[in-house]
Amino acid sequence: MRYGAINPFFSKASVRRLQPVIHERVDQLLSRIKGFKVSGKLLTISLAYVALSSDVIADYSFGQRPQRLEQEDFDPAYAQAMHEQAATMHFNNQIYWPFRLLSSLPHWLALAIAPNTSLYINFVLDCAKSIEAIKNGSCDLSTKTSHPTLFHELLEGDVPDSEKSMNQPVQEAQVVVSAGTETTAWCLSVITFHLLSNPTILERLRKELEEAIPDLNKLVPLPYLTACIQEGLRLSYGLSTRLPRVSPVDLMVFNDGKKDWHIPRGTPTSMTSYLIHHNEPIFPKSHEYIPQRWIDDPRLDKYLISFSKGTRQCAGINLAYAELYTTLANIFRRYGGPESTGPEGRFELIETTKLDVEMVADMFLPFVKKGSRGIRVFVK
Ligand code: HEM
Repeated sequence: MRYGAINPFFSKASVRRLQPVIHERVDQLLSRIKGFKVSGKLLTISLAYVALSSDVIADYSFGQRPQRLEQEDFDPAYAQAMHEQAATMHFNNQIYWPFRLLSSLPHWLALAIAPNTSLYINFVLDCAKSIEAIKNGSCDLSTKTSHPTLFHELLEGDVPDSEKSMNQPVQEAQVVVSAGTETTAWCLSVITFHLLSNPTILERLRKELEEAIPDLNKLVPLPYLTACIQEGLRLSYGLSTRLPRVSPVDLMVFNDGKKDWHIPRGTPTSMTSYLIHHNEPIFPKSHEYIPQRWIDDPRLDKYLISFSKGTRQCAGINLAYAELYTTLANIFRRYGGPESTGPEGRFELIETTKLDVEMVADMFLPFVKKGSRGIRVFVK
């Protein structure tokens, strides 16, 4: 992943410029939620969040409008593809060639060999098509979007020709689109579940939002909204896998409070967010959703590693925060929970329990119990 090339696109200034893309999608989500209220049908809000984040990233990346938010069922196959991809990651991280071979075979043959990865293969092929469309000019961005797109810039912008070869952009598209989808959507789902399960927390947040909105510029410094998001990031982990770092030149010295550990150069070292986020001395009652801890102790910030840290931290962190703030503020400004009704109604969790948000397996992304049907609500 060429961080140098993609970082400017995800800087705070770029994200601010592209904020209308997020607002447009969040408005779409709100209108879908209204539709569920009218129809009285069950809303799997976790799927709606995947549709939201994938529509945002497709627009950012290719200027495309896949409109998953518009689809009646929010395109569950796409969410499934993201899971299939995650489930291959432990293997693919070590040996990638079998998957590359699979995705180069005719679709029917790949399906016959590895039926469990069919949706993932479709996803990779779609990324290749989107890149090809930009390359051969059949994706005329000027008619589709009013803003620059990431892959238009990478392919047509000021990047050396050697960096524009077909394979790299396809892989990058795959990484950016999947990195930008499930992580954000999962964090929104975890926060929604906990807010609807903790009426006192929800009401405090709603009060803060009521006083702040309609001035959306006030969103970012809102302390309780920020605390709710930090606590949601902590319990959704980002990537649950170990993220290795290697110091190529210098010996690393780590002090655990008792002694110095000397880690020779070239040694991969890794840690998972799960272990840090459930370190009880740092986060007491670590399995509970307690936003207040972030207000009581701002030094906790340094232990929040959902986006990882340092020069290789998540490239899309600013976009992720923009989506989290905008979505949660807009939804919970309008809708209440079990003990209150907002101006547009309230959500009621249906057949959804803590087991639907608790990680039971590290499959690169945090996986919950098998058979979970997501976070489901009635809109009343
Ligand atoms: C709550 C939302 C998100 C979380 C928690 C998250 C977390 C992470 C983490 C932990 C990494 C790995 C960093 C490392 O190797 O140390 C990562 C990488 C990355 N993220 Fe995010 N991310 C989120 C949203 C996004 C969004 C919206 C985008 C938008 C495009 C994005 C794009 C990327 C990219 C491009 C990488 C680099 C992948 C690579 O190096 O192969 N992320 N993210």
